[in-house]
Amino acid sequence: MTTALPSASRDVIGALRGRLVVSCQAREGEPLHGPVHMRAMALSALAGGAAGLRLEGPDDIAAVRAVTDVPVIGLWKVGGSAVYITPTMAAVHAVADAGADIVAVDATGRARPDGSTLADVVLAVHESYERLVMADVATVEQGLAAQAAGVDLVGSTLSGYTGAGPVPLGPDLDLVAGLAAALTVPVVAEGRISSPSEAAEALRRGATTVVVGGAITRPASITARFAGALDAVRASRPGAEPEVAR
Ligand SMILES: CC(=O)N[C@H](C=O)[C@@H](O)[C@H](O)[C@H](O)COP(=O)(O)O
Repeated sequence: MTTALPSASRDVIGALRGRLVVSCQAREGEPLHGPVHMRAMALSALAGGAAGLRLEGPDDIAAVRAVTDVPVIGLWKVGGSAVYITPTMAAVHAVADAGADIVAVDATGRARPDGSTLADVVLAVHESYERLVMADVATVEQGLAAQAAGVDLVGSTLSGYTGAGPVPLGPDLDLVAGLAAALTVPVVAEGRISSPSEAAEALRRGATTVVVGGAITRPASITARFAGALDAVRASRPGAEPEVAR
């Protein structure tokens, strides 16, 4: 069942321009997993001034769609492939049917498990739903290819997650600036933005909107940062006990 207002009737990108989107996601096995918790998290983010939400999975999207009309970027992490962000046409339809205004998909150019292309995604989302497509990329070249395929927004979401090396600590603001310089479609800064000053810098470097996830909505990781800071002080004290695994 489609519960969203059709995007065609309102200016979704205009509503996000220069403003914050909060990504509310909790994996299976995490204490906050599930639509009841994610709806509460989303409402908390809106109470704090978020202009939009990024939500994972049809259940969470539908639960939040039922309580707010703010723009929702939806995705579905499904399947066992390296391409896991809304990787099939079935997932695209499920996300749109659940009420997302913007359907986010992997747009790294890697093969989608069902053989569909980014152009197929764009056609389905535009023609069948009159909604928008966000391309999650890792490079400027991927952003240019996604723009050529007809997407409506391009995000830096997958920078640092497609290579063999470790995931960098900070956000890829150089990619944000590179995308903003190269593309005509709006650029979304997303991925490892962990402070208000980094979010503001992303905007200064050309992002149209900024998505922040874990730094706001993952209490376990936030707690670990604080606990780790105290651990470091304790470990530096003379006569400190060796750290035990927790
Ligand atoms: C790479 C990938 O799968 N990113 C996902 C995309 O939806 C989410 O796991 C991230 O939380 C989201 O992009 C926001 O980023 P951060 O939580 O770093 O602010």
